[in-house]
Amino acid sequence: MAHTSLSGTPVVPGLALGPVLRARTEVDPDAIAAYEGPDSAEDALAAFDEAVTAVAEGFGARAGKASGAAAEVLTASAGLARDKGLRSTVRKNLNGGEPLLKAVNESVEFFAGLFAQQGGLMAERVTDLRDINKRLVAHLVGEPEPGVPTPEVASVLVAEDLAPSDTAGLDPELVVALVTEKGGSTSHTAIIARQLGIPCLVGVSDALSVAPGTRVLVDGTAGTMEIEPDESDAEARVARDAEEREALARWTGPAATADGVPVKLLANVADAESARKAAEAPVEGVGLFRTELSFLSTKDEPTAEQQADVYAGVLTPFAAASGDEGRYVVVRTLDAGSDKPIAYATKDHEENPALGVRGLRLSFDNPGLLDRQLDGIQQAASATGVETWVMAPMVATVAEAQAFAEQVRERGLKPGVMVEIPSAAILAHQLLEVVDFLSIGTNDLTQYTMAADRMATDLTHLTDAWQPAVLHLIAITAEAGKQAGKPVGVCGEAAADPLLAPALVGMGITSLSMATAAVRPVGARLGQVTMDACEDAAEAALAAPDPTSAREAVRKVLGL
Ligand SMILES: C=C(OP(=O)(O)O)C(=O)O
Repeated sequence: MAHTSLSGTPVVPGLALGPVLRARTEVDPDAIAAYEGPDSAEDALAAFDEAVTAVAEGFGARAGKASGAAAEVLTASAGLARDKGLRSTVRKNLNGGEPLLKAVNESVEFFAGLFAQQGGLMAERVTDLRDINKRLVAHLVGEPEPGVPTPEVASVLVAEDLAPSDTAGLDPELVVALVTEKGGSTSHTAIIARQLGIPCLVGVSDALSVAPGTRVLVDGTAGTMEIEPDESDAEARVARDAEEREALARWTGPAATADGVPVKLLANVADAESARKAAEAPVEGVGLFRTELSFLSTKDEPTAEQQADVYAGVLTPFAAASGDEGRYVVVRTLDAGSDKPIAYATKDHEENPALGVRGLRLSFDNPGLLDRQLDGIQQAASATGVETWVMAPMVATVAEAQAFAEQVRERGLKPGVMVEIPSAAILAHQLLEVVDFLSIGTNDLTQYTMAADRMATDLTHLTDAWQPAVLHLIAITAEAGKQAGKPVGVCGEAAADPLLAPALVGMGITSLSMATAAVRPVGARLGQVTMDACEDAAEAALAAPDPTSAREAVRKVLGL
């Protein structure tokens, strides 16, 4: 073995030790070669239908045993397997004389091509489709479905990439860490690992060169996988880490540095259900309500009144807790387009949708869209009495920010904009002359700064918010906030990183908004470090030439 340690992008912190476990990714090729299939197209379609039922029921059964994101992923896969479009393409291919396995493969590839062309979230579904294909083939040829075998001892699952159905429903007692060669920080693997609370690395090239059964130590903070580490040293490190993680889970807030500088910790929510959960966590409000997620499958634009009902569902849990002074909810207007197509808003057939008419830009030739949404937000705010801030996504110029701010102020609400395009970071001080707050969307800011699709599985070294160029843009924005005396938050995935959080606070960031599950580790970490140490961490991160040395430098400064 050439390496003693491999590295990649850390997505879920924590240490775990165990033997490498490999997912069974392929169906036995001999069984496929020996398969003859039914003679008539009619019988072949019946065999296909039977396989679909078996695969979908398999997903459904596992969804029944899982919860949260895992259950959603499995239910979505069951729906995709039963897709009518897929069936009719298979039928067409069979009627055209193709043998069954070829008809299924070609139909799946046809849809995979369509999804890949759409990019973003749709492209992520290509993995799901191919996973479904393998499972269908396994049923047809009478082989077991591919997937993760149940290990006998706690193991580290290593794979090229994992299908959602592989990761959903994993038992965290038996699979103690996830390592993939591909997959970004927003991949299914990362989302499920976060939910299970198990350390996870993505983008570890050569991970598959480590033989199954080899003992490895995964460090989800440093981003390393040590091969055959010293056992007693590794065990002691894992035990210490487990104690620290337990202490983190007991953190109750509100957040402040060790010397008492307050930092607002807020939640990112998608709907009333996630808002209810967030309101029970130690957060001081919502820093990002992604309104577009409520309308992903809505065909016609909802009226302002219908929208008000949806928004009130998210605001209400924070009204119930209104005794907690200073709680507020930041509603983001529709960030439709690109990876989040909304039937009634998004432009079709754009050459390059990530750089196209998305977010606030949709209102340029359809101003009523924004008007009606702002009316709905205003109605929900006044019905619930919750302090409501409103921000626009994809703002590139000061004029855009100014026009937006006027419309929000007319409705008695507090206006802000997201900083996710480098131009907005560079002009942060001018933006703050026209709006009341800024919120940095590090996911898109990284994508646009590094010119790297945030979903691209081969570019994870670039789609990393620790890239020095991204950190510098965050620092420029935070500094503008300090000078203007106005709040500047971070609401992208970077806010959920307990190592980066102190550096962000040291730059002058005043709030961090994240998935509710990430709040305690971040809050606890901030409580362990002084503001001086945060400032030193910021300086060290900004001076580093690349993400790996930036992480190392911050760890050193913070004594971690
Ligand atoms: C928070 C962000 O927005 P999105 O919903 O696109 O992830 C971001 O880009 O960091």
